Amino acid sequence: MSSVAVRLEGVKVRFETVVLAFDCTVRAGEIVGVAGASGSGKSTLFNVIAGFEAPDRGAVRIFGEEMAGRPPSERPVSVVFQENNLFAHLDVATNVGLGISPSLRLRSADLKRVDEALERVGLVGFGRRLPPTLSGGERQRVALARAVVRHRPLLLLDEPFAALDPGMRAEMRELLADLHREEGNTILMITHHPEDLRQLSDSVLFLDQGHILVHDPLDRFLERRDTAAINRFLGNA
Ligand SMILES: Nc1ncnc2c1ncn2[C@@H]1O[C@H](COP(=O)(O)OP(=O)(O)OP(=O)(O)O)[C@@H](O)[C@H]1O
Repeated sequence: MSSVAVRLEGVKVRFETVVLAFDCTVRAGEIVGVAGASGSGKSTLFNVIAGFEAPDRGAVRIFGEEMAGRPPSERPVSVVFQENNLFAHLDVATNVGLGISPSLRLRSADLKRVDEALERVGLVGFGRRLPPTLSGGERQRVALARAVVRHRPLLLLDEPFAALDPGMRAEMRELLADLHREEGNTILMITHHPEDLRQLSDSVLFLDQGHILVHDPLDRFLERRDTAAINRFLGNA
């Protein structure tokens, strides 16, 4: 497999009032924190990689393959959104099963994979529960299980811990680190919390006003004092 997970070259996305421009290279196997002020372009970056947004220009390559014209379901990508998008009327096991087959045609081997995924996120015995009966942290674990069960090599996490209290955030970070160790996948994770970066990420993509301002190894990023937007994010005086 290519040692580069994601390469964006000359990518431009034009909305009515703004143009966003992305160039970056993400190495396979890294956890990359994606940060930047509200409206800086983080979700659009994810939408371009996952295939929900077609760029007006430029090339999106994932593991060396050009993605133009490929729908989201045919990309080697799983996405976990901030609102975990679980179906409230379907039980936990069924929600996870949707990660394998959107039409829920699940064979017995698939049901075993669902059970294994629930076990890996610490939700043994939760299969028959409905999402509204779960805590916020448990619901995010279900969303993570639904992504994990797909075994796609690129995982995009859009503020996966946003609704969680600090204790839960720490627990979820540990879970994510364990899953990453087991899967050896590449993870891009949007976060507004410097602590998430410190604890998890190998490098940081920092966006500002629709473009990638820096892509630094974690240590270099944390030492930066040269940019107002990054100082604000890191809480530097
Ligand atoms: N469908 C759209 N139509 C028009 N403008 C859009 C659309 N999607 C995003 N934008 C604009 O593109 C810019 C980047 O938005 P984006 O949602 O990617 O930012 P973000 O960094 O994810 O923000 P947040 O942290 O608030 O989620 C914003 O100015 C936004 O208004």
